[in-house]
Amino acid sequence: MAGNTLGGLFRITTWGESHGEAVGVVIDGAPAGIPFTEEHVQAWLDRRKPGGAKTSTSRKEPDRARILSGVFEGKTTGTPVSIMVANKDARSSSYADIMDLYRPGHGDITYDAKYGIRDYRGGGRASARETVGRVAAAALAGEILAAAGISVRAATIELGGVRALKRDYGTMAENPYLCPDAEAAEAMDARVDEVRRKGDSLGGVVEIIADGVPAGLGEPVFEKLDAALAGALMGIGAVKGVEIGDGFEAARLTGSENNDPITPDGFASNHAGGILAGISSGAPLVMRVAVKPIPSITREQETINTRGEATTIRTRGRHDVAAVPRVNVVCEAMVALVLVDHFLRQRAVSWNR
Ligand SMILES: Cc1cc2nc3c(=O)[nH]c(=O)nc-3n(C[C@H](O)[C@H](O)[C@H](O)COP(=O)(O)O)c2cc1C
Ligand SMILES: C=C(O[C@@H]1CC(C(=O)O)=C[C@@H](OP(=O)(O)O)[C@H]1O)C(=O)O
Repeated sequence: MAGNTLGGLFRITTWGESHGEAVGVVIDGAPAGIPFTEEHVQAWLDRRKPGGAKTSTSRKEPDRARILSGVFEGKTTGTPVSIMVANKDARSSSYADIMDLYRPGHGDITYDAKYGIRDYRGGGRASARETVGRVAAAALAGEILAAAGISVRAATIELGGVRALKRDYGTMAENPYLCPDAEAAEAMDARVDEVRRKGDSLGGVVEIIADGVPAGLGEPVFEKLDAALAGALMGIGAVKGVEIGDGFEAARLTGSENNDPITPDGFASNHAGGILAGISSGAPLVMRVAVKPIPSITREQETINTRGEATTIRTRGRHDVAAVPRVNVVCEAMVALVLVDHFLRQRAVSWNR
């Protein structure tokens, strides 16, 4: 496998580069008869596209979805669904002055090491522009999950070291950072201003919760649900850490503190984050991802050119100051794609569920 594919039964392959003609996805294995239109895709893409919070890149992409195959009269036909989004505002000339320099923190140097050839215009496949395809596919996954009563949501719980202390999910959409703590969102805004003025960037933490996940999803042993989710989330650019449930904090607890007591009414707590032995327990799935600061910054940094000579770089172009909160819907997408795959697999595994 060339690494552009995710999933077993519900399988996606994304394609395209940030400064190529278009980006998109082919979805294979979606059941026939699911109501699905370009409007469904657009609702997801609009949450990912540049704009919104002041952390966002100023690149202006309308991100209009076109479904090219696999849908007839508003329903999936069971054949591959192909979705395309044209790149409209690449402006490749802004990369001309750094074409033979490696940006610290980005994939320029490793792509060259691997392939020996690199399209220097934009981030190529390593650009978050590629996530258009994943998010478009999640629109279809989301329709299947919604019909099964499963929902996924992501919240910004930390940005630039500012932590959300509250989880008022009702207020989340009222601030551009998608933070469930209005006071923290204001502090995040001030932190973004401060760092942006210095030509620098920020990282953050996103919490993802999946509700309504039935017990029984996940495959022994290498495709444990937690392994699949961690792999999918780690597959997002700039994600450097994934936690399930209490994650690293669990290592500091005793067994009696960490075990979730089982009662006739269900689990009394959820330190496990909804997964036991790689199989969903019926409790909500709780995940957190650590997102590193955006590598392309205007501050001067040490680097080398493609001949290995020492030099310095300032990356101009149009870049996000933080991947948060645009990455939030990408996290939701990755979780939805893993869940729909395991949901469909489970229907083949057990007649009893
Ligand atoms: C939503 C999102 C937006 C991003 N925007 C930018 C950006 O504008 N400029 C940039 O240099 N990196 C950006 N990144 C990060 C790079 O894509 C990422 O750092 C790069 O692919 C290298 O991969 P790694 O950080 O996983 O090692 C973004 C990532 C995400 C998820
Ligand atoms: C255009 C988008 O974000 C881009 C993500 C990105 C990166 O390196 O990840 C770098 C910038 O684009 P380029 O590839 O032109 O350098 C961002 O503008 C998008 O997400 O749609």
